[in-house]
Amino acid sequence: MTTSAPDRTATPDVPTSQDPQPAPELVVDLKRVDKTFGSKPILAQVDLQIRRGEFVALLGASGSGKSTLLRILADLEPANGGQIEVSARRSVVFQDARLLPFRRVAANVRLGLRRADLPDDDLAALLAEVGLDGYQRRWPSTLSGGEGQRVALARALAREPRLLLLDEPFAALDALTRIRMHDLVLALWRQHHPGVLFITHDVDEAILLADRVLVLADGGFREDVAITVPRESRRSSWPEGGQVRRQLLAALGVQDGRTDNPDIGRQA
Ligand SMILES: Nc1ncnc2c1ncn2[C@@H]1O[C@H](COP(=O)(O)OP(=O)(O)OP(=O)(O)O)[C@@H](O)[C@H]1O
Repeated sequence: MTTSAPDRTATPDVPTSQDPQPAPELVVDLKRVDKTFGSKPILAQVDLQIRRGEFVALLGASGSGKSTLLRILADLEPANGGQIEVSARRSVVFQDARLLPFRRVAANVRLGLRRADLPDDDLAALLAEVGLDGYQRRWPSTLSGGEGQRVALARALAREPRLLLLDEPFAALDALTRIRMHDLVLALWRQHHPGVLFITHDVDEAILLADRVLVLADGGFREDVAITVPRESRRSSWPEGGQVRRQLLAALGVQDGRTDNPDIGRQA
């Protein structure tokens, strides 16, 4: 008697990797959102959807409203109009780690949580995951800038967010530390799979990290570029890479590497 491999086509109720998967849930759904400060319009009729597991980078000149948009998503700032649906499970990391100086690392990671929500073993595993194995009892004043941002990432992830909001989290770090943090944020994203909105001034950082890059200008998205090239191919030049970069720089108002705005178009 001969045996043969099971014929998958004969069992259509068994899911295969070829079956279409339902789209992941929306963690951000903005429709026609307006924001003004006094009489100054910042956001005008903004629509934005982010799905769980999607990594979206947001570029824009200084003052274009990136942080304002993030603060609306974080419920730190009210909008003036429009429809806002955002996952309640969300965390924010800012440019500075914003750690409480009189609390040790463990307490900073647990901030706002009960101890039972993050038992000691899970806390230790999370710190190891961000590269801070054994840092539980360290004081914030003894941490380097990069270590402080690692604690901030651990604190954000301790809430098991479906949406992770990152407001220029690496802007204050030196170039080498930033490269390490890029690898870390991608590893954490792959492991925990939240939707991410990552604000940066740096076109190359956006291209390196994101599935989609948005450019905010004049109150709306001037560009929305999907980047489908695998991330491991993006560090060196790839066929359409130069074109994507030029397209984003043009949307930022930079032509031929020249700009009036010193904050944009920096190399990673
Ligand atoms: N609370 C506030 N009251 C008045 N104006 C504000 C307030 N917050 C922000 N603004 C203004 O809104 C505009 C957008 O600010 P926002 O911080 O969102 O810009 P940004 O794109 O994040 O800039 P940057 O890249 O420099 O951080 C700026 O002109 C800023 O001065």
